[in-house]
Amino acid sequence: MSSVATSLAEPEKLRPSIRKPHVEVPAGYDKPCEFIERDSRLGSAPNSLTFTTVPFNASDDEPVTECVFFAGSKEVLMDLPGFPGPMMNPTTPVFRLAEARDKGFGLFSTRDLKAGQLILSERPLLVSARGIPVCAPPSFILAQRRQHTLNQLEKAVSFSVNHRMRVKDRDGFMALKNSHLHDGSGPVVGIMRTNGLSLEGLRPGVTDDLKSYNAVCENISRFNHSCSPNVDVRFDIQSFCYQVFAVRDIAAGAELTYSYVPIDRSTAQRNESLEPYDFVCTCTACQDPESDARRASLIDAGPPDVIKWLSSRGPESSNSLFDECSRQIKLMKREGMESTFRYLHVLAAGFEGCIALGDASGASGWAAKLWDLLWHWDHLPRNLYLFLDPASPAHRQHPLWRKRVDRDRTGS
Ligand SMILES: C[S@@+](CC[C@H](N)C(=O)[O-])C[C@H]1O[C@@H](n2cnc3c(N)ncnc32)[C@H](O)[C@@H]1O
Repeated sequence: MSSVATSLAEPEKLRPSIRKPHVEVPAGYDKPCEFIERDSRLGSAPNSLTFTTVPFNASDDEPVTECVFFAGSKEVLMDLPGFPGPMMNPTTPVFRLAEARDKGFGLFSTRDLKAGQLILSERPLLVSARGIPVCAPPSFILAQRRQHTLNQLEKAVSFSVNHRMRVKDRDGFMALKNSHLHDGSGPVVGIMRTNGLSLEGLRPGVTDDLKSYNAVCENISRFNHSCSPNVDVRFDIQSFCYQVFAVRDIAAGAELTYSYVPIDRSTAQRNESLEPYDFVCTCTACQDPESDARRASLIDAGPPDVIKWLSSRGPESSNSLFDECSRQIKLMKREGMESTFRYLHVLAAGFEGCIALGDASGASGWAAKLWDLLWHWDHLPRNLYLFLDPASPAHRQHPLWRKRVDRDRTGS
């Protein structure tokens, strides 16, 4: 499919809220977008939104993504050697779509799943800028600027959905939930804002989350939220797919959930962040009056400090690191927080502690736990797999090897 470009100025910020009513925008500023057909082999048009289909030369039976890109993003993909790489998927599906009572639809496991197991990979239906640059006269009040931006965004994204997307994909997209029915969002932007996953890394040098992209998927966008999620989602740029993994063992038939908001905050804070999705969370953590105190105690304690522990003295303090790791792991498992970086930090502390004690088999045990949760992450320590075998020389070559034992022995 060809690429299309339309010209731009600076983007308006669109903080999500469903409580902002539609505002009338004076006529005359609603400039029709002009879409210029471009050869799909060409990169972005300067100062323009680029409408393109990824992969750039997909066959008819290959999943594709319609993209509304800022200049530069298409080049990020064009510059990836071997792009797109193959999609990974379980040989038979391990989830199904079904009604999830008052939540609408949701996804459910069809078999027992192990922590770290791949549940699905999916190329998004749409990847779009979440706010686009518009020109508005100084006479516009803030609400009018916001509405004008939403109107222009609707035009751009619906061009992608209604005129470029494959019919089957468009049907899947338009069947998704829309919780932005009364905030000035058009129907396509409403669906995008309800179902969009944040997609970073396609705009070199841009760190502002609001200037990243929104990605909408046919299946992954059906995951309901939980503050104790049992899956995690990551984007694999090489295959241009989201990948979903179990973060703990999951029983057949259980609902698969991920978290729409950071889960190490209080119940009230989490529910405030969930406001754009138009529901109040009633998950186990939100209903447990003790949950906030448990989560707060983890935040207050911070992850176990291996460096501090290394400089402490005496055999009696040897166990203090592992006691703290066990305490925090117990709390996090109780709270269902295995998807957090905090949980990975604790596993890493246990691993390093064993290395510092010269305990290769203990270190391998922690490495295996980390491996389950990390093997799909880009920032996985490249050599972690070497530590899975207690007999591997990697343990002895680790810079912390026996550091704590030697300190206790020599007193230095
Ligand atoms: C991304 S969609 C998830 C799939 C959606 N349930 C469906 O039927 O397509 C987000 C919407 O699902 C519903 N939802 C998600 N998690 C929920 C939860 N924990 N409790 C109630 N509703 C939830 C809300 O209506 C929310 O706006």
